[in-house]
Amino acid sequence: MYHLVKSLYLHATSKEEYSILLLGLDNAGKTTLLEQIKALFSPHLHPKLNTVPTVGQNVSTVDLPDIYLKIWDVGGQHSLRGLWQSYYSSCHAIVFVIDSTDVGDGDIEHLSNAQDVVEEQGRLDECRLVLESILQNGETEGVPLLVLANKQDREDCVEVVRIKEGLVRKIVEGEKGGSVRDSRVLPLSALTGTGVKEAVDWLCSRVKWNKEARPPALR
Ligand SMILES: Nc1nc2c(ncn2[C@@H]2O[C@H](COP(=O)(O)OP(=O)(O)OP(=O)(O)O)[C@@H](O)[C@H]2O)c(=O)[nH]1
Ligand SMILES: [Mg+2]
Repeated sequence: MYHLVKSLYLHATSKEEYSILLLGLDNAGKTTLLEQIKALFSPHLHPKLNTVPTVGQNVSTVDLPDIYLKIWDVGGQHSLRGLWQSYYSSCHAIVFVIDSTDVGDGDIEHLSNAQDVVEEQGRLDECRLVLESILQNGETEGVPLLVLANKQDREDCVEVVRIKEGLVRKIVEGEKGGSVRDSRVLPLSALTGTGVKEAVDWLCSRVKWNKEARPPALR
């Protein structure tokens, strides 16, 4: 009886908390995005946009009307990527942030071994390898994936549709069991804030849809 009353009380007074993991190469814009998400839901807060490379992690909990989002922003430098997998089993969604000005034409089919072509392709191949390794890890199986084509405010950016068709679709479709993962590619300018709300809306709906597979914490 005590346990029943306690669980009813907890349900009446608690909110579900979902963990969101921000990943991507260094300089992609993860910390800038976290600052904008925090500012979007705390209007008195000014986003700190003069970021420095993250060594370790930043974490913030955003209080939405119906749920909490606990957002983990981890450093993207090569030497820090080994730490990412320790977050996989407890996250409810993964956001992969891409610098759309540093992926050449955005199509992995155009990757070649010729050095001049490699240089023109920016960090496209690095992006592909890193995203593939995230999706191939068994602990991320079935976890919703949001890919954000960031820095869309810059004139030299690759359009979101090219990143979607040339990079993300090819990786997600090539994934073992990829069809069971919910995924989406959206445009973003973390610097100006354009696209932040749409990204958060998508995440909220997908973590709730996937809650039987990955139940939230109650707080
Ligand atoms: N023009 C433009 N610049 C951006 C945007 N988002 C981030 N930046 C810039 O890109 C640089 C890196 O941004 P961060 O948010 O620190 O990148 P990060 O992904 O957290 O990098 P690590 O912590 O090293 O993994 C900064 O100079 C940002 O101002 C954007 O949407 N547009
Ligand atoms: Mg950072």
